[in-house]
Amino acid sequence: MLPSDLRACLFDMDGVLTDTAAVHSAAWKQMFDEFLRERSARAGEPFVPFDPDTDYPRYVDGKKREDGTRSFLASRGIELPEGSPDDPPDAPTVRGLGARKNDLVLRLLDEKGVTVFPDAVAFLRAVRDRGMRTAVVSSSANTVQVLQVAGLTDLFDARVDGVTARDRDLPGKPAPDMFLEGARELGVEPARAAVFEDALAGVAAGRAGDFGLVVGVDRVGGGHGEALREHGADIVVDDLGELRELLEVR
Ligand SMILES: O=P(O)(O)OC[C@H]1O[C@@H](O)[C@H](O)[C@@H](O)[C@@H]1O
Repeated sequence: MLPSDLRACLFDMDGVLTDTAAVHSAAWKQMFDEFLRERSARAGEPFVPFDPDTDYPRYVDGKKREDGTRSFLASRGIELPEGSPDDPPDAPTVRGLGARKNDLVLRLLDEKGVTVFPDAVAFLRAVRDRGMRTAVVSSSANTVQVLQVAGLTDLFDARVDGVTARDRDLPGKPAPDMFLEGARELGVEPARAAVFEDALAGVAAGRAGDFGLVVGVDRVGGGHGEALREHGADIVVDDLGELRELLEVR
């Protein structure tokens, strides 16, 4: 499969199109640290904080909110009841912790706004000018709002996000289902679509879906590019502009 056979591009959002991965990471840290601190005080055990450099990419990044919550808790040997989707932020459940984290994300987005990566917008416009179809495939249930604030909504022919996944009962990344749904909505075979991802769970999803090209986007450095390759990226770039020639996009 040559890149010139590609007909569509499927983009993750947080950390690929918008500088919101850092917002999520900060919110996860604050929520988990509060939870862990209380728990260790009660048990009389040492408090080991959430590490944004290792815990975030390994257990949380790119996954649906409840999957990330469960996955990090499991790494600490903690199992909480699932709870229900409308659990309040103080409920000691997976859904309650997720609600607590989401309140923090919304507050941070409100305070800081959303920064768009200029290389991503230029690349999106270039592939669309070339006639390629585009979709955003994000685990975030806040995708619609973030795209709107960022002014990116009109650059996509399809959207599969945390809300879609919930409504259609799609397993989250690293399962390939959300990307496969995006390709299906665009009417393009996975082999003729490229996936753009900054998360380990995301490149693994692209690989599991047998997409024509899986592009790892490394905006953080420090060995993340190597990890993206190990989890399934065909190539890794730190700026989407590097790809314009490869994809014959002028
Ligand atoms: O909590 P939300 O907005 O539904 O987002 C879920 C996840 O969405 C992903 O895009 C992010 O990489 C994760 O960090 C985030 O936790």
